[in-house]
Amino acid sequence: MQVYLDNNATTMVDPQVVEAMLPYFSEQYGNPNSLHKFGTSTHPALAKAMDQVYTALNASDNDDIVFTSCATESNNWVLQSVFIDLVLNGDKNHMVTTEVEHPSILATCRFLEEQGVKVTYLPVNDQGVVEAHTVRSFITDKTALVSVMWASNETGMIFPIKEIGEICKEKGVLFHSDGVQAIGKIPVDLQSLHIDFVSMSAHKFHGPKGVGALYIRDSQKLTPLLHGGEHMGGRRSGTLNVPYIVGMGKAIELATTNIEETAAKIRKKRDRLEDAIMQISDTMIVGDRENRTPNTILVSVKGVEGESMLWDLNKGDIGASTGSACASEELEANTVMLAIGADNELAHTGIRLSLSRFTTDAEIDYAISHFQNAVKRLRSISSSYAVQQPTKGGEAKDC
Ligand SMILES: Cc1ncc(COP(=O)(O)O)c(CN[C@@H](CS)C(=O)O)c1O
Repeated sequence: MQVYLDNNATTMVDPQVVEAMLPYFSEQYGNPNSLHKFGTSTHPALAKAMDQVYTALNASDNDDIVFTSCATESNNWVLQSVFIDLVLNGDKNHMVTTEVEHPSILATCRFLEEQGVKVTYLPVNDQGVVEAHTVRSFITDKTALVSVMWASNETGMIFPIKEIGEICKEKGVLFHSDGVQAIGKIPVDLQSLHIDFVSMSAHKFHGPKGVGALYIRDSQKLTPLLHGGEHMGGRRSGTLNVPYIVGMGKAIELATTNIEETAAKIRKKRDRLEDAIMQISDTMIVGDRENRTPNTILVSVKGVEGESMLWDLNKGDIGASTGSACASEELEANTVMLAIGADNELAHTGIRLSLSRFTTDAEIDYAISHFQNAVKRLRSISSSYAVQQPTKGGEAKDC
């Protein structure tokens, strides 16, 4: 049995999404900017995809949705262009973000610091989330942007976006959220809160890799990151990737239709896996379930290196990760676990398990059994985990 539990890294493209995309590879393959029928015949599909994204996010007609190549591009666009608009060509010089953002935010912030921007990296609490009052205390009259992720890719923990939006509105500061791990997993209603920019990525909700979008409230000014061609109303140049945009529209429609019902089904499977893991001694789950995306578990297994566990799971045809895939090559400690105060040893034991709507009960049963046995195997050879001494009854406790 093969069990894929790394859906926060990327998801399988829903077969219905593949079916929707196919005609735009070799039948209706024209360039949408071409004036002939080969090009204009793609327009209805593009309009439908745009409508599907607006509807899924409850965006207003006054807002803009701009398709990009991925969320990394969307994140770079917001941070670099706010720098151009409000720092280089304005009187601001400060940005606020958190210590646990995705590398596409953190690396861009470090780039902007090299250009002279002051960046505040807010700490997170023991649940791995930043508290809204902390954001308030670091905003000054020089703050150009607040950027806080909607949900953590590592823990699934959901950040107080509504409260932070109200603070940014009160302070007159632009607010961006990296919505990648929220959109398609939990309800997102953009008209119910104050937020200026939201990044998203199709391959997190069963769409294709290589297409994302940026939501821009009230057509807010934002200097383009990519120039030349005036596509997307001059917001982002580059020939539109018609099949992928069609795929993103279909994927977000599928992911957000009856989202509460879907989330409840995923959560039930996730909680069953999590309950079984918590029966194992010396395990720790990061973040309370009630404020977490329904599909994610970040678990620390004392005495078991994360990479060793991944290797053992992989031998059993189970795909998981120690944290974000983009950091998977490094044998670094899990940054979020370090941020919540775990010591370095514990932070090397993190395992991220992330389910999807395609995860079955049989797969969860298999994963539970393999995970329990893997811990026994790995702890028995662990130099840092003393073998449990036999209890009075003579039987060693389950590890
Ligand atoms: C919160 C967040 N923000 C941005 C990205 C990047 O999305 P792209 O469309 O691939 O550029 C990701 C992708 N996180 C994957 C790969 S690093 C993970 O394993 O956690 C993300 O989780």
